[in-house]
Amino acid sequence: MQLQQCREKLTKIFRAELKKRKQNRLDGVECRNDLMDGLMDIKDDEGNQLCDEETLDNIISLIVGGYVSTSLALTWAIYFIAKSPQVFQKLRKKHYDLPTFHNFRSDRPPKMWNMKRIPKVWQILPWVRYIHTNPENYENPMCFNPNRWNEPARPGAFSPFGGGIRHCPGNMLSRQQLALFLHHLCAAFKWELVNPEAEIRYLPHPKPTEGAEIIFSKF
Ligand code: HEM
Repeated sequence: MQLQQCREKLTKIFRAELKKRKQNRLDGVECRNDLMDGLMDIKDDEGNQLCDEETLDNIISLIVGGYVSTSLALTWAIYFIAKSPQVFQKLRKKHYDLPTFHNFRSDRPPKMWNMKRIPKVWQILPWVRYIHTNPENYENPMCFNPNRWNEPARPGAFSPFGGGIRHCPGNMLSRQQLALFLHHLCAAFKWELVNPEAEIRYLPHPKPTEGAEIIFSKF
């Protein structure tokens, strides 16, 4: 119910903006060239364009897909860095070239799981956590060890953004956001967990059960 209300609230905001943009176009006001303008302009091979509902749905799915995922990834990164002083010191000392969109664009897409023929009637649920926590893929998989990424993961053993044609379209954006945020956070702040032993609640997304209350202080 709350979700439905949030959706309606968001749709109302973007519907008003869409109406304004359409009027701006009629009045010859310059486009902003952002996501909404892009969706308003997009055409398929036959020249068909998105209707208003499709434009709004696309914007809302990007907001929904991009909000909890990146914020939770950040929560866990901050949580585990707080518990690993040596990782924190390494992040502060090491000089990194800050990622740019261009750096990430040049990354190769991940190689997906091996192709297998699946009977038509089967329903498939890929269990990505199993792949990521399988000791056959990673030594001591439950240990927070960023050094393991000094070597690329085995093909098919790392799929946080899914794969194939439904591969997460926000993956480059979120990786850039995470890297920039963590870089600036480590450079300027130190932090301490209020409840370092919080249990994990896995569904619908893995979260610390008690939240992750943290005290930040400036260097
Ligand atoms: C750490 C951050 C993120 C993670 C771990 C993540 C993970 C995923 C995964 C596993 C999928 C399903 C892929 C599949 O079905 O194979 C997905 C889909 C999707 N993600 Fe992300 N995502 C993240 C950030 C974002 C961001 C920032 C956006 C948008 C700005 C976004 C938008 C979407 C959308 C729209 C889909 C559906 C794609 C489709 O069905 O074609 N995600 N994401």
